[in-house]
Amino acid sequence: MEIIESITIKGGIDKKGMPELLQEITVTRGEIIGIVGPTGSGKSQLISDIEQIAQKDTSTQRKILINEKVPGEAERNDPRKKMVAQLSQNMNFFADMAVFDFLSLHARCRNKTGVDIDEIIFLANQLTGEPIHKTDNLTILSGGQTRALMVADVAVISSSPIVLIDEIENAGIKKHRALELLSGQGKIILVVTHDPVLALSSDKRIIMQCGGMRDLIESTSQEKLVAQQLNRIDHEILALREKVRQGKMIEYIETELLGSCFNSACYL
Ligand SMILES: Nc1ncnc2c1ncn2[C@@H]1O[C@H](COP(=O)(O)OP(=O)(O)OP(=O)(O)O)[C@@H](O)[C@H]1O
Repeated sequence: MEIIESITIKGGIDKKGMPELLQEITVTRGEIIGIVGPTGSGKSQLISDIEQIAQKDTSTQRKILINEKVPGEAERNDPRKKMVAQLSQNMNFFADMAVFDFLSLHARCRNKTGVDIDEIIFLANQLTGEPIHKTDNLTILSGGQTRALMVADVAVISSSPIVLIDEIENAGIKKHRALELLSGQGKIILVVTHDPVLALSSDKRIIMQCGGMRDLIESTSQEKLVAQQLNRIDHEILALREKVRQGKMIEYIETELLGSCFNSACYL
């Protein structure tokens, strides 16, 4: 398969039939692009246009180019050439098999020889507070474990160069680390989010309004700093959530951490 260096979204029309204010955006390998905007502003529709590699054949009339060219029929429709992987917090595994067996089977299906399955489970365990064991059955995994395993699976086994993520904020995983893991594999990542940790961690964010792409904002270094601080708070909440789930009592909270975050945020 040709290496995908970039995807280009050519703007179409918004919900009122007016041309989109942002008429073109190109995303390159390793870049993380956030998609933000109020409810109903067209975030999921944009993801859907990319997933379908729309060619002015959806309600938005957008056109998606791959490596600056119109992709052929095979690229759009052949499941073996699947260019786009999608992750959302509602996805679940339905196969009744052990984690190790599933990952081995998926690697074989994707013709990935020499993949270290234990390494994938290790990566997934970096994203979730509850350890995943290779003998665990997929159907007994919690929501957080499921999403963590999907991210590691997409990062290492799936050869799809474009990853679309639709609202994983409540997935119960280390979201920031998940993005790092995916972008580190040279994938193009577009993430729909209402969550400032994810929005400010992205390189740029598309602002949606009334079904159209309104603007493209590049994250500033100050915003990246805020994202790091929010990320630390996020990890703290994840750890607390885990303790509560395990029936433990909470004796203290890292107030110093939270205090320093809020204080330095005041300077901005
Ligand atoms: N440019 C457009 N032209 C026509 N219909 C559109 C356009 N953009 C979005 N829509 C439609 O508007 C509705 C809301 O869009 P969408 O679900 O993408 O919003 P959203 O921002 O993801 O909302 P939420 O945050 O609630 O998930 C959908 O039915 C979608 O198909």
